[in-house]
Amino acid sequence: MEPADFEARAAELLGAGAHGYFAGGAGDELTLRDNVEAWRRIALAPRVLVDVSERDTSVTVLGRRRPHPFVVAPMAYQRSAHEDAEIGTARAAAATGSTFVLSSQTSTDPRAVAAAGGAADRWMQLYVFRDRGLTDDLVQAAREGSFEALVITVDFPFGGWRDRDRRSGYVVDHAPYVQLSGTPLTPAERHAMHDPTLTWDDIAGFGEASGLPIVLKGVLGPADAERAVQVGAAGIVVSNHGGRQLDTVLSGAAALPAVVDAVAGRIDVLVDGGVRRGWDAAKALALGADAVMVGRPVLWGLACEGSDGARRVLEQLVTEFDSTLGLLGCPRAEDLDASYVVAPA
Ligand SMILES: Cc1cc2nc3c(=O)[nH]c(=O)nc-3n(C[C@H](O)[C@H](O)[C@H](O)COP(=O)(O)O)c2cc1C
Ligand SMILES: CCCCC(=O)C(=O)O
Repeated sequence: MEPADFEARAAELLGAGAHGYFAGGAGDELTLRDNVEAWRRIALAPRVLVDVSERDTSVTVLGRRRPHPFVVAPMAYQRSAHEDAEIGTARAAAATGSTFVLSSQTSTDPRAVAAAGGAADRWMQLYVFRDRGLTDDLVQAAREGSFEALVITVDFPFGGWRDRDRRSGYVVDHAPYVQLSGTPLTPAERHAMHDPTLTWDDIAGFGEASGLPIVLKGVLGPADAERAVQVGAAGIVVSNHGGRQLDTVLSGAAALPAVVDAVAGRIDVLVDGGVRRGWDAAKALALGADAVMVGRPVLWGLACEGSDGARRVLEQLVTEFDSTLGLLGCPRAEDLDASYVVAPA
């Protein structure tokens, strides 16, 4: 099976509830679809007669050189996709030099993920729960497990209006690491764990408590990007949460240029949502992103072939990205700029 076939095959392999949870978005799923389409609408503008015999796909994010710009997005409940779960995905990331982000809603103890991942790059995604004991434990696990950064997700005061989950009532079919009651959680219970009182005033405290750089995930506008700089974040992820929170919000691709302008190089900018091909990542970097997160494609690989499938998805993205640099006449990823893309009129 080719990685391109994983999405359709995962739909057959997974139960309807789990598949709807993984694949679905908020409302009419307009933003979910637009996330993919927005990258496709941006045209690449190549240069010719450039020596592209050697290419350099590496980028610098949070002060560290990384072999390519792909970061595995935090995704909850990976055991519902495959028994390899988060350890499988973390190993796939390590094998491909991708930074791995562990969801707060992990199915696997973060300390076990850290032990399995060895020296590979990993970040901890933090949800601030009403239960601060759970939240503090995740921060502690991040410190103990050599996680390099805390990715605080800021677009989830509570869960979005997700028709697929409302219809299926999907109850996660394993015990996630954080849970309130020891019993499986319905969508409404899961969504209500989050602390909707979280504000900008709370962010710096997490940096102090953890001693880790903070990345704010879920920023879509320049004013919030400026505030992220002011509260001391080391980076932001321009993201609409894979179209899962508020339907009809703008795509990461559309939001990126204004955010990059506002940030003006002071902190790192990542983007996610709908990145499906290596050339999508090249477009993101051309528009000023330092790296991209990839979500569902990795899950489909995991669902079909466990850790190997997730690794094959990442390998293909990296290969496509490398080939894009060559065919675009821009052999160094860090030289990508707006002259290599034409945005839709
Ligand atoms: C099944 C699923 C679970 C997710 N869980 C989390 C999560 O726990 N924390 C988080 O910050 N984002 C979560 N996200 C959002 C992703 O990190 C990411 O923003 C999004 O999936 C990127 O879009 P893509 O799937 O189109 O690549 C989840 C996304 C999916 C599809
Ligand atoms: C309450 C589950 C949080 C996981 C998540 O972020 C998502 O499903 O989008």
